[in-house]
Amino acid sequence: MSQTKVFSFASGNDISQALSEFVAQASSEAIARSGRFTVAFSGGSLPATVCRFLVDNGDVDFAKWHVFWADERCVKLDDSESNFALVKSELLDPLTQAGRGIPADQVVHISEALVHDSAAAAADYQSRMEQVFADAAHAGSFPAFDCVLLGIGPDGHTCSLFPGHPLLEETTKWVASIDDSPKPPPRRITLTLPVVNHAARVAFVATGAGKRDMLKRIIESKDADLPAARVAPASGSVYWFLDSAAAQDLSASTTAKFCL
Ligand SMILES: O=C1O[C@H](COP(=O)(O)O)[C@@H](O)[C@H](O)[C@H]1O
Repeated sequence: MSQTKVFSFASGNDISQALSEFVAQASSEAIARSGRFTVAFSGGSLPATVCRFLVDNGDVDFAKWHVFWADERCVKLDDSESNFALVKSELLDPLTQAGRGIPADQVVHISEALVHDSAAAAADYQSRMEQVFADAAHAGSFPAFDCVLLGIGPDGHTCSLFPGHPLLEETTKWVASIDDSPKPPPRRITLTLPVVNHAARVAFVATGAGKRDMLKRIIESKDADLPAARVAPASGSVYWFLDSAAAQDLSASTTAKFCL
C-alpha cells in the first residue's frame, strides 16, 4: 500500500528548494544501497522547477545517476517539443559546464533515428532500459526506479497516459507508444502504469491555479478516470509538490508541512 504526502509551498522557489533536497536525499539513499540512482523525468514545466537548485547541490553524486524519461515526444532531440531537450538545458548541460556531468551512456533518451516510428522507438527504449534493469528483465518483472518525477496536465494526464485511452490498461510492456495523443505532438512514447507503480518514490510537481480542480479530483476524490489518480506504487511512496495556487481547493488536512 503506497503512502501519500502532499506539500504546499508559498512560491515556485520554495518548491524548487524542497525538490532539490528531496531528490538529493533519494539519490544518496539509492547510491548507498545500490551504488546508483535511477530517475525518470517528465517534460513540460517540471524540469525547470526540479532542477533550479539541484544543479548546484553539492551533496549529489551525479556520476552515479542513470537518467530516463517518463515520457517523450517522437521528435528530434533538439526540437522545441522534446522532453529530452528540456532536461538537457536544465540539468545535463549545466552539470557538464560545472564539471559534474552525468556520463553520456547513463543518459537514456529516445533514439533520434526512430522518431518516425513510435512503436519501434518504444521497443528500442524498453530494450535499453532492460540493460540497466537487467534483473527485472530476466525475472519478467518491472523495473523499480528509485524516483519518478511526474507532471500532470489540466486533463489529469501524467506521463503520456491520457484519460480514457487504452494505454491505461497496458499490463506487460515497460514502455508503450501512442500515436493519437490528444495533446500535441500526437506521437509519443511513455512509461506504462505498471512501471510507474513499481517505483520506490513518485514525486508529482504541479503549479498554478489552472490545475487546482484537477488536483482535488486526483488527490482527494481519487477519481480513477484520471490517469494521475491511478499512480499508487505497491511498495513505494507518492509525494505531491504544489504551490499555493494549485493547492487552494484542497482541505487543510490534506497538506502536510514539508519534511524529509
Ligand atoms: O505533454 C506533457 O505534459 C505533461 C504536463 O506538462 P505541464 O507543462 O503542464 O507541466 C508533462 O508531465 C509530460 O511529460 C509532457 O509530455
